[in-house]
Parts: sequence; structure tokens; C-alpha cells
Amino acid sequence: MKIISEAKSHGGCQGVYSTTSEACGGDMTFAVFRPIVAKEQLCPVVWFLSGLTCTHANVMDKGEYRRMAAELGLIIVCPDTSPRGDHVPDEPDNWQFGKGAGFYLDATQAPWSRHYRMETHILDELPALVAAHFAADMGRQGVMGHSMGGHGALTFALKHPDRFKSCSAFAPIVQPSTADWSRPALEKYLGADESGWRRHDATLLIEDGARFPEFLVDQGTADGFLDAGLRPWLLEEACQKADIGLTLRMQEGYDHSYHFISTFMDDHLAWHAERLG
Ligand SMILES: N[C@@H](CCC(=O)N[C@@H](CSC=O)C(=O)NCC(=O)O)C(=O)O
Repeated sequence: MKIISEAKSHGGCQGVYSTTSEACGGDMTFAVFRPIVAKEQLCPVVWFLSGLTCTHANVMDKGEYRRMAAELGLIIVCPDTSPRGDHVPDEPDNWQFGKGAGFYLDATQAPWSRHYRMETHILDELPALVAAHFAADMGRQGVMGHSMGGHGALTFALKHPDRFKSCSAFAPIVQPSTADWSRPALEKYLGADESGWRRHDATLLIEDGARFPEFLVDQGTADGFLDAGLRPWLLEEACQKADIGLTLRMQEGYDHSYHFISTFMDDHLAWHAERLG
């Protein structure tokens, strides 16, 4: 692991690091905030998965999580959203696919399958690094995310309820296999056989029997992607049928931006801290 930068913040440290990822076939950058209390004890870890077009930096610069994470004693890890580098195949004019749009899965289709393996990167490679280099209690992990990253958080929690003890999302893509902006990506990464898409779709995972105790979801009513791309009511319906607790808060007048995310970030961190102990 290479240190790119470290800066004192709220008594703790906001760092940016890079690692050579075998899964993604190249160097990957990620950010870690550690609170001051991590100097004395192991701290719970909350993963923040970002949305389309993002790197690790969007939430680090605009998410406003550090004051509350410092107060609650949480380590916050912010991975990138896709493999990077000139050698990585891409569709540069398409912001919904390729670089910046890894969809938190391991691609099975050439040419994407060589590098687009964000699920393995985030679930296997980064936890090993975080455990080795930070005062992280890996027995107390939560996951949160925004939009495409909300999809990542929900699907990771549903697939790994023993690992993640808490999950929340801002404006998540709850059913990527039927939304216009994500269907083409799933087809290119995973192939035309839609049966393989189900384990990357929160509502279909629930339909197929995956369970998680409870979710917190915030969704802005003025979000331009609400009706065509996000559709939280599909998650509400799936959770109701499966008896999964869902706190869905429709936030009047908020859009899809980090102004929305930063407004409710404290609530999400408190949600995680309560469940992570
Ligand atoms: N480039 C697009 C807008 C892209 C966008 O809104 N991205 C969101 C995530 S969308 C779902 O995953 C985002 O987080 N952007 C980064 C930011 O800092 O706001 C367009 O031009 O319409």
C-alpha cells in the first residue's frame, strides 16, 4: 500500500492510498478516514460506495462525514468505482459504463472481465489491506453508498449479512436489471443471460431469498433520476414481502447531488454506529 496523502482532520487523519490490485489488473486508489480514537482502540469500519462518474474523492471532498465519524469513532473507507489506467477498456463517451461505472460486480464478458472486478477488489483485496494497516475491527463493518453505490451497498449487505452488520443508502439504484441507465451495463459486463444478473440486483436478491435485518434509505423528491432510475418503491415492496425492516425517508425538495448526501450524512453514520456498537 502506498501513501498518496495524509492530513490531520478532526483530530484524526484523512488519507488517500493506492495499491496494486490483482483483481483489477492495475493500481487502485482509495481513501480512509481514521478517527483519533483509532490510536488507542480498534474501531468499526463503514464503507462508502460512490456513484456513477465518481472516484474515491467525491465523497471525501463533498460528503462531510469526518466530524461525525470522528465523534462516533468510525473508520470510513471510500473505494474507487472502477478500474483505472490507459490499459483498461472503456467507453469514454458513456458515463454509465466503463471507467467510473464498475457497478460493484465482477464482469464475466470479454473484454471487460480482465479488469472490471470491483466486487473482488472491494470485498477481498481492500479488507485485507484495511485490516493490516489500520486499527480496524473487521468484526464490525457497515456499508453505505449513493446511487450506483447504493446498489453496491444493498447487494453487498444482502450477499454478506454475516460480514456487514449495518447498511444504508442515499438514492440507491434498487433494481438495476430493469432501469434504463443500468441494464446496458449489466448486459455488457455479465452477458445476455439475465439469470446471472439477479445476484447484482437488490430487489431480485430479496425475491430469491437473500435477507438483511434492516436498511436506512434516504431519497430526495426532486431527484431527476427518481422515476426512471431509482424507484425506491420497488425496494419497499420487496422488503415488505420479505419482512425486512426498511426506513425509507422521502426527503422533500432534495436532488441527487452531494448537497443532499451531506445533509443526511450524520443520520446515516449514527445509524451505523448504533448497530456496530
Ligand atoms: N454526468 C452525469 C451526472 C452523473 C451523476 O449525477 N453522478 C452522480 C451519481 S449517479 C448514480 O450513480 C454523482 O455522484 N456524481 C458525482 C458528483 O460529485 O456529484 C450528467 O452529466 O448528467
